[in-house]
Amino acid sequence: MADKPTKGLADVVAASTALSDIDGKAGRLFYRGYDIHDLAGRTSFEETAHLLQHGSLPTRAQLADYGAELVRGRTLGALVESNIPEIAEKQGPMEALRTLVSLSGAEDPEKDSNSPEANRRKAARLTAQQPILVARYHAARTGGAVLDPDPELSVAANFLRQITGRDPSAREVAIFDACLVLHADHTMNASTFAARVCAATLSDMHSAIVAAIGTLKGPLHGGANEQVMRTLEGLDPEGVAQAVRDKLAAGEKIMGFGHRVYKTEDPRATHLRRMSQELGEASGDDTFYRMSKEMEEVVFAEKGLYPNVDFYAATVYHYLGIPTDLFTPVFSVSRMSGWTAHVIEQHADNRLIRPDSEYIGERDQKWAPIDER
Ligand SMILES: CC(=O)SCCNC(=O)CCNC(=O)[C@H](O)C(C)(C)COP(=O)(O)OP(=O)(O)OC[C@H]1O[C@@H](n2cnc3c(N)ncnc32)[C@H](O)[C@@H]1OP(=O)(O)O
Ligand SMILES: O=C([O-])CC(=O)C(=O)O
Repeated sequence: MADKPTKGLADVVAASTALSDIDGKAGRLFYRGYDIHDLAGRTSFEETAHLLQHGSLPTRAQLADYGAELVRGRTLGALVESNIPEIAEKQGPMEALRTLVSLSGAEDPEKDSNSPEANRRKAARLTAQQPILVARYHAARTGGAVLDPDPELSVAANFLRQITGRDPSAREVAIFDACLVLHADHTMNASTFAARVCAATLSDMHSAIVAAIGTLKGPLHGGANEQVMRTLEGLDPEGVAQAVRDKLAAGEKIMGFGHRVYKTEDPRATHLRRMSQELGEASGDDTFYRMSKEMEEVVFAEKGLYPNVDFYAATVYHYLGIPTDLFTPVFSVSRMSGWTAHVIEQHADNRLIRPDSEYIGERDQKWAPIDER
C-alpha cells in the first residue's frame, strides 16, 4: 500500500464503470461507447438517460415506455408539495433541491429496496422529478404560477416552458436538449464519486443522490457555471482582457477553466461555444458571448488553460432565459441521469469504498485530567 496520498486522488482509478469514458489527451467523451459528438444534437435527453440507466439506446417502443414512465414520475408527493413554499423561502436553489430530494425519498414507494428493478424505477422517478422540483421551487420563491407539465412535451421543452413561462422555439428546445445530453455523465467526477461512496455502503438511491447534489453545488464543480455568469456580469465589456490578467496576477482562479482530466479542449465546450454564439447572435446582443471568447483567449495565452463544460454553458443558459442561480440546478437535472445509473452500477457489483489515509497528527500524547490541561 502506498504510504503517501495522491492529493485530490488525482490519477487514482477509483472504480470500474461501463457508463462513460474520457480520453483526456484527445479531448473525447463517450457514453457507453458512443462518442458525445454523435449523440449531442441527434439523440434526445430521454434516449440518453435510457442509454445510461438501461444500457442501450432505446427502440421506438422502449422510448415510448420510458417516456411514459418519466411523465408519471413528474407528480410530486404530498410531503414534498407541502414543504416547497417554506424551503423556497429559507434555502438557496441547490440546498432546496438537496432537501426536496431527501423528502421525496421518504415518499418513494420502493425506498427500502436496492434491487436492480427498483433502482431503475427510482432512477426514472428521480430523473422525471428533478426539473419539476427546480420549476416549482422557482415559482414558489418568485410568487409566480408555474405551468403544469405537458405530457406531450420533452423534458427539455417542459423545463424551458415552466421556467420562462413562455413556449420556447423549436431551436431553443433542441439546444437545451443537447445541453442536457452533454451534461449527463462524466466518469468519476466529484458528485458521481460521492454518490458511489454512499451507495457502496448499501445505502439507498435517494441518499446517494442527496450526497451528489451537495457535492455538485460547490464552485470547483457544478457551481462554476453560475460563477462564470457572475464574473461576466461584473466585467466591463471594454476591459475584459486586462481584468482577466489582473485576476490571474492576483492568484485568482477563473471559473469555467481548467479540468482534472482534459489536457485539451473539453469536447462538450466545443458544442456549447457554438450554441452560445448562435443564441447570442439571435438575441441581438451577443456581448456576453464575445466577452467569453476574449476571456478564453486571454486565459489560454496566460495559463494555457481551456474552458470546461461550465464556461459556455453559462451564456447558453443566460440566452435561454434561465435565471443565473438556476444554472447549477439545471446541471443537476441532466446529471441525475448519470448519478442514478452509477448507483445502479455500484449496487450491481458492490464493495465498500473505504480508502486509507496518511496520519500527520501528533503521536505519543500524554493524557492529563481536565484541570491540569
Ligand atoms: C463540471 C465541472 O466540475 S468542470 C470544473 C468546474 N470548476 C471550475 O471551473 C473552477 C475553476 N477550475 C479549477 O478550480 C480547477 O481547474 C479544477 C478544480 C477544475 C481542477 O482542479 P485540479 O485538477 O485540482 O487542478 P488545480 O486546481 O490543482 O490546478 C493546477 C494549476 O492550474 C491552475 N488553475 C487551474 N484552474 C485554474 C483556473 N480556472 N484559473 C486559474 N488557474 C487555474 C492552478 O492555480 C494550479 O496552478 P499552480 O500549479 O501554479 O498552483
Ligand atoms: O469530470 C469532472 O471532474 C468534472 C466534470 O467535467 C463533470 O462532472 O462534468
